[in-house]
Amino acid sequence: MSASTDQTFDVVVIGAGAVGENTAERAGRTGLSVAVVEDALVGGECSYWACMPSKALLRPGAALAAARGVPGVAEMLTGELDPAPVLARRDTFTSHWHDDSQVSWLEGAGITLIRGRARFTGPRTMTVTAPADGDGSPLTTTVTARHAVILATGSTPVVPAIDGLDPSEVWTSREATSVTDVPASLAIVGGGVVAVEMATALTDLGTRVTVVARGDRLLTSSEPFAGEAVAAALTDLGVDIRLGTEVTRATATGETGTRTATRLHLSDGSTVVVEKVLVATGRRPATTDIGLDAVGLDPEKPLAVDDAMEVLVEPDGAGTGWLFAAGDVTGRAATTHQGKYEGRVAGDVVAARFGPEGARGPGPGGPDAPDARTRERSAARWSQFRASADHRAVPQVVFTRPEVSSVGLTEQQARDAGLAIRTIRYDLASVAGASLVSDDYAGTAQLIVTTDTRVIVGATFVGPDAAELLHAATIAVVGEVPLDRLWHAVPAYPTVSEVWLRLLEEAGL
Ligand SMILES: Cc1cc2nc3c(=O)[nH]c(=O)nc-3n(C[C@H](O)[C@H](O)[C@H](O)COP(=O)(O)OP(=O)(O)OC[C@H]3O[C@@H](n4cnc5c(N)ncnc54)[C@H](O)[C@@H]3O)c2cc1C
Ligand SMILES: NC(=O)c1ccc[n+]([C@@H]2O[C@H](COP(=O)([O-])OP(=O)(O)OC[C@H]3O[C@@H](n4cnc5c(N)ncnc54)[C@H](O)[C@@H]3O)[C@@H](O)[C@H]2O)c1
Repeated sequence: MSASTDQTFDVVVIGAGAVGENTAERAGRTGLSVAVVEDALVGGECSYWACMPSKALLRPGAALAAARGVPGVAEMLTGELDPAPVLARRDTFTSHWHDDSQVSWLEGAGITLIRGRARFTGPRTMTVTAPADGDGSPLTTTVTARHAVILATGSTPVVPAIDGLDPSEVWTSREATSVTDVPASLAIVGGGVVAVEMATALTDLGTRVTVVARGDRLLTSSEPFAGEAVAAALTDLGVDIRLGTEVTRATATGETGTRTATRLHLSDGSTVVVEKVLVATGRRPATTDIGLDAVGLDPEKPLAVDDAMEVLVEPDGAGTGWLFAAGDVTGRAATTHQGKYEGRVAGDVVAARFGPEGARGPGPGGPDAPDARTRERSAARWSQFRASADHRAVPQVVFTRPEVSSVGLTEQQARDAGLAIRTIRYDLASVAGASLVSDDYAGTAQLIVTTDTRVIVGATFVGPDAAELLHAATIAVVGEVPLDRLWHAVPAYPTVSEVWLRLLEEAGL
């Protein structure tokens, strides 16, 4: 469904990424009319240039490594990964960069899709500019929200200026995840999540990869042992990792065979010649170029939101009363799952606050429970109307080999927060279930436990399929489950999850 004339809806969501889609669906649950404005593909970054294609590129290498660790199977594996079917499978996960199925989903959910770029002209009102059909001028319409606007505009890559490097020539994660012509060599600038995942994926495809990271380790937001394990594994794969190093300038080297090449000059005096340069130096919330100044907000400053995901107006921090935000644009946590969680909260709050009196709305509660508006008005921390997990219970998985999964605080973050903690670690390879998975299984599990309340405030797992160990830890952190009670959650034998028993024994139980 698309709109071509000026229109008014109860709620307008700007951005139809994973977060905007979820938000819009929840906002409509008390009967409000909802439109979502999208400038590009419905489904956003995650579906086409981030989570899905990157994980599709990483999965074959992980499957191959897993099989290589099992005698009887390993002997059957005589070749290398074939890039063509890997890329073809990736293309199916991105629906060949077509959004028809996601548009159908929006239609099925009763949400109006307006194609074009939104820009505020005042509170609750925006222009939406769509590219012209044929050779006409762009089509601009006015879209107004009766009650609320929810920003879900995502984030954009930060590309630092490097002398001699044309920003239009470098790869960002978009070009890396949608690669068709696999480069012979690639330099990745940055040592964060995109850098390590793409270093793994491109190495699997046959590219010679150099990582140039200015930090003294990779994955600086994670526990040090995680970044060290990933660096060691990448080095074993043949990746050249330069830590504590920056690119000072770049020069073109002309042709190498049929392909152009760039020479990067590094701060340690060395140089590296590569076919492509991937800049993976972080992302910034997409707040510029949407007319925030027209509604009294500074587009250059991070949005301030409360736990109801309502945008606050600095300096006094009062709520706008009509503007909400969720996902990458908030700068709170840049992952799809956490953004969708924020979107569910924002959508539920909007549905409750602006829906008709007496509407039940989404959420638990029997037929006698108060209506959504009453429940939202008295909402406390950990209610469905407050994004409480954003503060100390955010999970993330880095899909490298080994995988890194974590939730909550790192040891350093817990100490900085003034918590009295102890750190408990266990070697995953010593768990019977892990040794069955693979002969060369290696990994580490770590819990951060408070010494007074004896609850888990942080957990990190490093190892094959560490992603699947994470949710148990997330439940323990969110539920603030004391160790003495966790003792009764008995892991099945022989699974990798038996590490939970070992960790609790290490904790003194
Ligand atoms: C390479 C890579 C891999 C990743 N892998 C994972 C992963 O495995 N797991 C995970 O959880 N997270 C992952 N992430 C993070 C994840 O992609 C983001 O957190 C997620 O996409 C954010 O969703 P969003 O809806 O907030 O923003 P987006 O997906 O960016 O969607 C925002 C949408 O808003 C639209 N828009 C913006 N401005 C306007 C406007 N003015 N008018 C109209 N439309 C507009 C954009 O076109 C876009 O479609 C990865 C990120 C990268 C870069
Ligand atoms: N599996 C996942 O959940 C997943 C995967 C990929 C990306 N993401 C999300 O996408 C976002 C972007 O990822 P990212 O890796 O680009 O960011 P990041 O913040 O994880 O890492 C950025 C890296 O770039 C370095 N850096 C920053 N500025 C630099 C500069 N001027 N010169 C050299 N190095 C510089 C930093 O030191 C850091 O190592 C992250 O927030 C991440 O959570 C998530």
